[in-house]
This record gives sequence, C-alpha cells and structure tokens, in this order.
Amino acid sequence: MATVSPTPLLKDELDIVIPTIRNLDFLEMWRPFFQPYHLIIVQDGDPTKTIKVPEGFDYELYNRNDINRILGPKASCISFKDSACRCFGYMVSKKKYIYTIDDDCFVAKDPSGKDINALEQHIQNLLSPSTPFFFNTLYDPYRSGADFVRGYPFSLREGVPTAVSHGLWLNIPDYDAPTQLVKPLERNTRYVDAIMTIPKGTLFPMCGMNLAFNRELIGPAMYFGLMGDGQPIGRYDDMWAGWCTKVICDHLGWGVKTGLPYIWHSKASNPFVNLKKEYKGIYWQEELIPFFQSVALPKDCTTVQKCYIEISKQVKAKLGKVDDYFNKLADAMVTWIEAWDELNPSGDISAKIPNGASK
Ligand SMILES: O=c1ccn([C@@H]2O[C@H](COP(=O)(O)OP(=O)(O)O[C@H]3OC[C@H](O)[C@H](O)[C@H]3O)[C@@H](O)[C@H]2O)c(=O)[nH]1
Ligand SMILES: [Mn+2]
Repeated sequence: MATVSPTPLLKDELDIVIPTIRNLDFLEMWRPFFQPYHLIIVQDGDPTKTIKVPEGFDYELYNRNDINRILGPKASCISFKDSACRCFGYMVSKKKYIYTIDDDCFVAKDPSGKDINALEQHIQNLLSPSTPFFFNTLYDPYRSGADFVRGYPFSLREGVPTAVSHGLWLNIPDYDAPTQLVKPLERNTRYVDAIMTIPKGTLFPMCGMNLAFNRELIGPAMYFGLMGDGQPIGRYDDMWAGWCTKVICDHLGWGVKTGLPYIWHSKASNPFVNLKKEYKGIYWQEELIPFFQSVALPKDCTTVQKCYIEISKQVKAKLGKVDDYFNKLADAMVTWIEAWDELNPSGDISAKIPNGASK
C-alpha cells in the first residue's frame, strides 16, 4: 500500500515572502519544507538584475518597477534598498497567513540533530491560542507534554487568537551594530525549547528574519516602516512594525508568541554599515518606546486599520518634534493603509474585543 504523504498544513492558505538582493540558492535547503507553498519574492535594488529562482518552486516575483507600476504614487511608502521592502509581499498576497524569511537563513538542527521544519512550527504556533493576560510558567500550555499550571485561572484557559509567531536564530544572533562590534565572534548556540506568549502591555524587539503572522488578523499593521534609500535610518523596519503590531494586538485581544522555531542565520552583515543605518534609531528608541507604551487606542478603534491610522496620528502629534522623519513616517503609514485597502478591498477584519482585552 503506497503511503500518501500528508498534505502540508495550510498549503493553500500561506505565502512565503522573501526579500532579496542576492540569489535564492538557500531555497535548496528548504525545498522539502517550502516546495508545496507559494513564494512571493520581493527583489530589492536594481530591477534590471535577474534573480534566478531554483526550479520547482511556485512563485511570483516583484522588483521595484513592479512595485511602482502596481502602487503608482503610493509606492513611496515601500522602502528601497532595505529589507523593509518585504512588506510589499504582505500587501499583494491573497492568503490568510504569511511566513517571511531572509535569504541567509537556513534549516537549523534541534539538539537531537533533526532538521527543524521552521514553517511547520510557526503554523502550529499560529493555529494554537495565546495567553497574553496571565503568564503560564510552564510556557506554552497547548504544546504536547505541557499544560496550565496550578493557579492558572480556568476562565482564561481558552486563550485568544494568535496573530504573530516570532522565531529565533542559531549561529548569528540578531544583534544591533554596537553589540556586534563589541562581540564579533559571539554565536548563539543555545537552543531553548520554549514558546511563550508575550504578556499584554509588554513591547518586544520584533525581528523580520524568521517571522510568521495571521495576515487576515494583523496584516495591515505589518508595515515595515520607511527605511533605506533616502531615509535617515535603517534596520528599524521590523522593530517599528513590531511595536505597532503589539499595541494593536493588546488592544484587540490577540496574542504574540516568541521562541521556537529556530533557523540557522549564516551571514553577519557589516557592523560598521549597520551602525551607520542604526545610530539614530539607537537614541530615538529611548523616546519611541515610552511613546508606544503610552499609546491609548479609543474603544471605537475596532479594526486594525482604524487602530493603525490612530497610531499614525499620535506619531505625528508626539514624535514629529523628535525629528521631521516621523512626520514623513506618519504620512507613509496612512499611504500604506490606503494602498493595503486598495489591493485588499474585502475591508477590515472587525474585531470583537474579548474580555480581558482593552478596557
Ligand atoms: O538592501 C537590502 C539589504 C538586504 N535585503 C534582504 O533582506 C534580508 C536581510 O538582509 P541581511 O541578511 O543582509 O541583513 P541582516 O542584518 O542579517 O538582517 C537583519 O537585520 C536587518 C533587518 O531587520 C532584517 O530583516 C534582519 O533579518 C536578506 O534576505 C537580504 O537579501 C534587501 O532586500 N535589501
Ligand atoms: Mn542576515
């Protein structure tokens, strides 16, 4: 009797978004896990360069000319010459879920030496609930071999929908430039077998290297802000998206998880180049974090789009004085939502705010 391999989870409901200025040879290593899925490749930099996609993958590829053709003047909100361009892939996707990965991230091995199917783990993270309102000390209670510990309120054990699954990295950790400069040889060899919900009210540094999310829930908040060419800052695209996303998830009562799965991050980008990109962000973030911690979203913000527009207003009002860049970014946030709604006319996902979420 021929064994039928099971249909990969969410095969027709998930797109894999890859930003690239390089080649896509890394896909060979991911082929067993990625081949059944549709890829959206966002080619950054010179659009006349041909990016070769390995045989056998189902994909669509967009370069800067495509972005300009599709969005017209609204293309101004999509970064150029920065991995932030990947968010264009989120916008043009028609699927319920997104997984985004960098082209220098490879299949890692777990402590038993088994290849880690990072995509499968992200899918499990997204399909199981989160617990943002009360911390479970035995980590993810929905994993096999774990549960809620004594004292965990039964009224909260149903959990809430998971909007984001934030994976980690073995080998080259996602350090900022100063840390990279001080610790050039540091490699992450610690495999921590844990998945945690980031508690409500707590922000976190979201890395776009190994990230999955429920696009129908939180997609409009996943704008990887204005970076790269012509901008005073870089490498804060995913951070900006993570802060906006977490504030909105807290307000709408959705969860954000971090931990497994790991990927193997192979390339350390140049710390001196990174320092030039990051340095303004390193001191601006000392004002940005208190700003996001103080963002109050009104009760009538019942959709991600409404929340996002409200945040953009507060960015302009409160961060415009930090630097004029934030006035530009606030405008770009509005353009992003306009473009999103133009390409995704099905409208917003109205959220029923569950008990325990925003008062
Ligand atoms: O101008 C660019 C530069 C890079 N890319 C693509 O983005 C991916 C990340 O690039 P790279 O691996 O060189 O940078 P890292 O420093 O390792 O990236 C991390 O930190 C910065 C960002 O937050 C990024 O998301 C993190 O992963 C890779 O696929 C490049 O091909 C680009 O599109 N345009
Ligand atoms: Mn990298």
